[in-house]
Amino acid sequence: MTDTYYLRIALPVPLRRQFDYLPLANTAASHYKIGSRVRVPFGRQQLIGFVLSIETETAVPVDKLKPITESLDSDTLVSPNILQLCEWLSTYYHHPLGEVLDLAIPVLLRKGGQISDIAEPHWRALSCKLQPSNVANSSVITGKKQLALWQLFQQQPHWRHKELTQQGFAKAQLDRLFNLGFIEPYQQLPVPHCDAASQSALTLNNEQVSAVDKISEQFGKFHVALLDGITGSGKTEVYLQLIAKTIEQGKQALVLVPEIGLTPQTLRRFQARFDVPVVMMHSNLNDKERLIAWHQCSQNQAKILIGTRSAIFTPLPSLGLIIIDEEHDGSFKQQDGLRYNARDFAIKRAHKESLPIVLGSATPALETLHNAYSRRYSHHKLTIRAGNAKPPRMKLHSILHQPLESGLALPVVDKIKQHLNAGQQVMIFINRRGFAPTLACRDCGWMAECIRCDARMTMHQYPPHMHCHHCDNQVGIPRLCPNCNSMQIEALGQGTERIEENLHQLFPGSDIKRVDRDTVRTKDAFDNLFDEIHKGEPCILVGTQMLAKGHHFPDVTMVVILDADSGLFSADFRGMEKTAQLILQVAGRAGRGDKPGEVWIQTLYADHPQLNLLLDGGYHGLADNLLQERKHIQLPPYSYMALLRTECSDKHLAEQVQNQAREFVQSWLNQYWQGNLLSINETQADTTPVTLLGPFPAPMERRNGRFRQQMQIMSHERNALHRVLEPLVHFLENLKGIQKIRWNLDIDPIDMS
Ligand SMILES: Nc1ncnc2c1ncn2[C@@H]1O[C@H](COP(=O)(O)OP(=O)(O)OP(=O)(O)O)[C@@H](O)[C@H]1O
Ligand SMILES: [Zn+2]
Repeated sequence: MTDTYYLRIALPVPLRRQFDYLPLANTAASHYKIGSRVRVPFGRQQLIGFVLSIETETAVPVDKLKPITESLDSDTLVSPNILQLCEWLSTYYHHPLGEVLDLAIPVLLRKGGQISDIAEPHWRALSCKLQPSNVANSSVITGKKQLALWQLFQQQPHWRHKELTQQGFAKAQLDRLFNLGFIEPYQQLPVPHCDAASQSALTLNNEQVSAVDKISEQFGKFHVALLDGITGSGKTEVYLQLIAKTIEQGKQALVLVPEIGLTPQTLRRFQARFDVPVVMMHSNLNDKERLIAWHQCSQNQAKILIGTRSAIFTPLPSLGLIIIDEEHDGSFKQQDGLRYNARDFAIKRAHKESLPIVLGSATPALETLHNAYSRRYSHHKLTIRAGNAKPPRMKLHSILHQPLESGLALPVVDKIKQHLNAGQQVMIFINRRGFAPTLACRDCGWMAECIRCDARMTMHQYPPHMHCHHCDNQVGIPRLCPNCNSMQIEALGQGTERIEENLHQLFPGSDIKRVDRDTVRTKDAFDNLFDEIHKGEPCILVGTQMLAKGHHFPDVTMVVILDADSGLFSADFRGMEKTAQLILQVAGRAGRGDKPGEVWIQTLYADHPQLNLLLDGGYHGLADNLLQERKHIQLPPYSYMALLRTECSDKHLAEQVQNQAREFVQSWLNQYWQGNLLSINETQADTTPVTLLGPFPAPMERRNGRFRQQMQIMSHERNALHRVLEPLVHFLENLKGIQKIRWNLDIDPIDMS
């Protein structure tokens, strides 16, 4: 084709539009594949973008068009499938497509790297030299080491360079065999590692059988299944057996887990079960490892991918099943940039690729339960614990007017002693790291506050410093009150460090392990600690939610929850839902082995109706109550919400932009809604389709030196909401002076702070 054509390109810039470029001189249009990368001049920079289409017309005056600088891929990099899903994300989250596509590929490719960059040096024996007659010729090889090396090649003609050096062979020895013409070097992309399966499937109980059977009937078509199983009910075993069926059909499976749910134990459990390559993708991988995993999935070499949030973008050409473990977990929602929810996106992907998706949880999100109740999702319940384990006994323990010893009620201390004496493990949960959440002056009432946030500084002792957990600001611990020079300054309240210190005094000689972000900084530290706990020696574990999620510690028989109250009166409408989920997840760590477990929840509000409902009626009892409440006040899942956030060091500006946004939405609604253009349902034509709440200061108004404002935009019709948001985003993007502030639009927000 010699006719003029243009390349329409998505660029990773915060502008919600595409850009037209000229191709390189003398290249045919067929040279450019949709979804391939090109490097282009953009202002004074060079950016990498994605070819979206080849156009014969452009709205840009031709003399203004620039040619691309280079074409980076000779073939499609982002498959049509993933490209369309990214387009959906871009529309649904009102986020620039170029930035979405950028997220969809590994960092190294984003920076312009090539798959071939991950090729590794290998050596192979030349076949003529392997002929039996020539093997005898190996007398030209001198030296023991040299001979040993050649013998390796006789056993197996291909070797990774790294494997050979790990076995103690030097580059010089390889070079010598090369010079003799026995071997030659070559580059090859790494193939995934795979051992033979060492564990067989467990015999399922009736509930598990029913879930596996019913869900596998849905293979090959779009279907959402909620696997609603209490903690320790064997949800993972159900996943494993569904995956086994998927693999039998020659398909791939994708398992998404929460940020801290991907432990080596999980990986080992999967690897031990299957004969096929299992790869992992999580934030601890370096860029190269990520690209390797991505490549192996895209080539259908890896059959099972276990990953955190962003693994949902991975190309899997024969994907047959998606599993979202702990689907209620907040870490599936990205909290900056493209604020997508990987669970919701996964459902979209399953729909597009016509395959079943399983959402598993002991405490499903209210949105998910609502969808199951209204039969959009199938609902599979596991109501008993697998194996011999029984659900733990749970008890609310009032600490109102009760003496506490180092933050623990006296009967709790006695109970802990009993469990330790019986050789068992005890877990104490407090969702606050550091020594104490407040440092205060007894004489004048001064409290240590962050200079950049509306928040108190947390006191830490290891090492000693004051730390703002919101902006990371750190300062020394004052010796005197900065306000009145009094020496009577005191740490108030408890964090994990202080509890740990107190426990040493209360239980001298006991093994006490603290588990929080300060003690477990590296993945290795985490792994070592888990191996320690799994030895089963009696100990007390004190920790934050790092301890809570999904772990299987069979020797923990008692769990104590210290600060359940902090979530009871949250300003966030999801506060109670999140509190209940956390309590049950933590409680679920007790009694998972053969010995029964008990859970003590210390509270000042032992007659709090919803806490009691949770204990008496279980998660579903409470969830039904919360759903009724949400229905009554028309909050999600009974309405759809977007949150417009603005922040600026100038308080007035953050507020002003919100007011302009509000005015814009109102006048837009007046103009279009009353003209009935938005009407989805005639009978609703005179009710406002979209309501605005705010702008208000955010619950923490000042954070990291910026004032924060927010406005809730809600509707009963998802479409109506999005039809308003689209012009709103356009309006904001073009608003004069908008560069002076930061703003974002959060669709289906889950963090309202
Ligand atoms: N059918 C079964 N028979 C015997 N043991 C089983 C069976 N299913 C699962 N188990 C065992 O029960 C324990 C708990 O199972 P699993 O970890 O799968 O539970 P879970 O529902 O995923 O728990 P959680 O939500 O608390 O993480 C594991 O040790 C597992 O091997
Ligand atoms: Zn701060």
